[in-house]
Amino acid sequence: MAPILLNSMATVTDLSQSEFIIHEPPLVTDQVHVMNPHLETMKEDILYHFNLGTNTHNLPEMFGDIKFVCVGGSANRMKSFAQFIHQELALSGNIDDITDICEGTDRYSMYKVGPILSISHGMGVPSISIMLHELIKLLHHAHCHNVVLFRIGTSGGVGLAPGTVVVTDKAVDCFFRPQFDQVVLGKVIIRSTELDEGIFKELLQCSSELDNCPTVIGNTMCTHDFYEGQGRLDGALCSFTTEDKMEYLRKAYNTGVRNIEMESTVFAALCRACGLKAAVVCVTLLNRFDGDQISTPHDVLVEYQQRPQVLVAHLIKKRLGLII
Ligand SMILES: O=P(O)(O)O[C@@H]1C[C@H](O)[C@@H](CO)O1
Ligand SMILES: O=c1cc[nH]c(=O)[nH]1
Repeated sequence: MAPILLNSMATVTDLSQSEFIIHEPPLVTDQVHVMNPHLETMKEDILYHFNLGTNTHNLPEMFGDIKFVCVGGSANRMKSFAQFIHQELALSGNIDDITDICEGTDRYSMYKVGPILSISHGMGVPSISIMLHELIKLLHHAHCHNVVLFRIGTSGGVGLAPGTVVVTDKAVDCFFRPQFDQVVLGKVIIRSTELDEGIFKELLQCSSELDNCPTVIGNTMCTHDFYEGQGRLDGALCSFTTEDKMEYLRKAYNTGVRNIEMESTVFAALCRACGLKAAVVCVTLLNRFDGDQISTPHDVLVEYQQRPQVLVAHLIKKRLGLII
């Protein structure tokens, strides 16, 4: 069967027409596009994994001023980022008073600092995907506009010195395709993972204004596993040789891949499909051509993890007019 195009006007019944559906996003506007007609018919929307809801919380009052959302795997990192950005923006109040908005659940942590939301997403595509569905609905219910999302994460480098920050040009799957395949009702919806060129160029400019923040633009490969899926030789299972691994990494490098992580494709695809501008900024913890184990001392890893935070904070401060 031929693929069909699914755009913002399509209804779910269109899925019966094809095995493969290529998703066409709405034009990027200042609005958050939730492309789900069922939402309008619901009396209440419970954002279960955030422990928030439209009838229990005044979402426009709580979140209506949000302009930047920063997400990353670890709850501690996202709390540290909230405290860091609070200091960077020189806001009043004590950083110890920044509390977890999602404290009623331990699925995700969420902190709000001025117009910035900092949220953890756990590891891997399913975890970040659930968080993003609820986040995008939250932004919609709160009537937010002109919001930019950043993933600030860690990754394995491909041919880069450890500690290099990679700002993603295209998020690619393990076949090096710039797409995210979502299975819906037993059929595959293919969504583009292209990111906003303006933001990644702005991030590169910001990096040139910072010390100790080596940054490159490159493709980021998203896998569904840290071990076999990323061609590691040190998992509990391994069915390939060192040469097989090196050949795959060389192939990845030659297609433009500079780092490997586990969330970028669905992050890019969902943001794009909902008309949201987004960027992926991940530091490399090791060079995968040199090994698989992450043996760098803890204090060095902590400093590496701060680099994407410093870079994104710099862009936010510039956009808020706090630095020229
Ligand atoms: O945001 P983080 O640092 O969690 O991203 C990467 C990808 C996986 O979630 C995890 C694997 O260690 O790190
Ligand atoms: O090698 C790495 C390091 C961090 N995160 C990954 O997904 N892979």
